[in-house]
Amino acid sequence: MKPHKHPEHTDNIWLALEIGNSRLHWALFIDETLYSAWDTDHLPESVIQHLAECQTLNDLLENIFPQGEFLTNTLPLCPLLVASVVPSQTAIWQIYPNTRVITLDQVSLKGVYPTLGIDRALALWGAGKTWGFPMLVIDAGTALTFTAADANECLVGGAILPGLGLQFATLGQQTGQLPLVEMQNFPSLPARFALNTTEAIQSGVVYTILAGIKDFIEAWLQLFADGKIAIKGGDRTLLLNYLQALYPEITAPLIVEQNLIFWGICKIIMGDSKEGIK
Ligand SMILES: Nc1ncnc2c1ncn2[C@@H]1O[C@H](COP(=O)(O)OP(=O)(O)OP(=O)(O)O)[C@@H](O)[C@H]1O
Ligand SMILES: CC(C)(CO)[C@@H](O)C(=O)NCCC(=O)O
Ligand SMILES: [K+]
Repeated sequence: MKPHKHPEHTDNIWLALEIGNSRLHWALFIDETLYSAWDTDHLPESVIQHLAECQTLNDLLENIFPQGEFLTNTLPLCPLLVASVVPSQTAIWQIYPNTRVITLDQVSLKGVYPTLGIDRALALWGAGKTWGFPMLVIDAGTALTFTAADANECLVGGAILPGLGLQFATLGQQTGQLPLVEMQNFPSLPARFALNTTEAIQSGVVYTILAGIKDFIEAWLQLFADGKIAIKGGDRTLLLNYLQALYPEITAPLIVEQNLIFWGICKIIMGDSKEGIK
């Protein structure tokens, strides 16, 4: 999705950028309404350097998305709210004059540790503030993470492991004779006991990730019988389809929402001051 429609009320327009390890995730908001969300590759530094010279939002979007469709009415430069887990990228984006970087101290989640990823904190905050706490967020991104908070909005903790794509890539890259298994949309679950190398890799990665997700969900519900669970990330649909086939009972209550981080940012900047972003 790209920002192609024409917002009428442009006073409180703002852009959110989540800098992930694999790609960039964008959202265009008007006040608290998410107008459009889309993903792009990471941008070359030369493109980002141009952003300092942009005079309008239209200029900005044309620089960022050379192939995109654009807003037709001319809009002023708006704030860019950045949440990043890639420090080298965070620095580059500050060249845009209206950048505000969201840091962990701005998330009211209690009990956090200093190196907790801002994406994990924001996704948990966005999910909990939208659907309620206790909340467990599963992020099926570059890394697969579990991040949870109790009814007092206090971090319970979580876990980090290589995501689906990273597991395939590591096996392909760090071994002498394993092929790189591409992340395709496997139409159905792989054979459990495989009789060729590619299927053996697919089986190993997929079934252990699914078993791991199931185990974390069960442990979470043991801890908080009323705990809620939300799932996001680039591999969410694939994993959900497999989970649905393998463990339908644990899949049913899952809240599927890709934009949790944007909701987290929105709650923070709208919640802090009644005046919103300005
Ligand atoms: N179009 C796509 N481009 C890149 N990765 C994709 C795409 N569609 C699905 N994926 C999958 O998404 C995963 C990465 O997820 P995501 O894009 O959420 O990660 P990310 O950019 O690191 O963001 P985050 O840091 O929030 O996890 C990869 O394992 C990949 O298989
Ligand atoms: C785990 C990732 C890579 C997930 O994007 C990110 O949240 C991160 O870099 N976290 C820092 C370590 C931590 O959250 O404990
Ligand atoms: K690193």
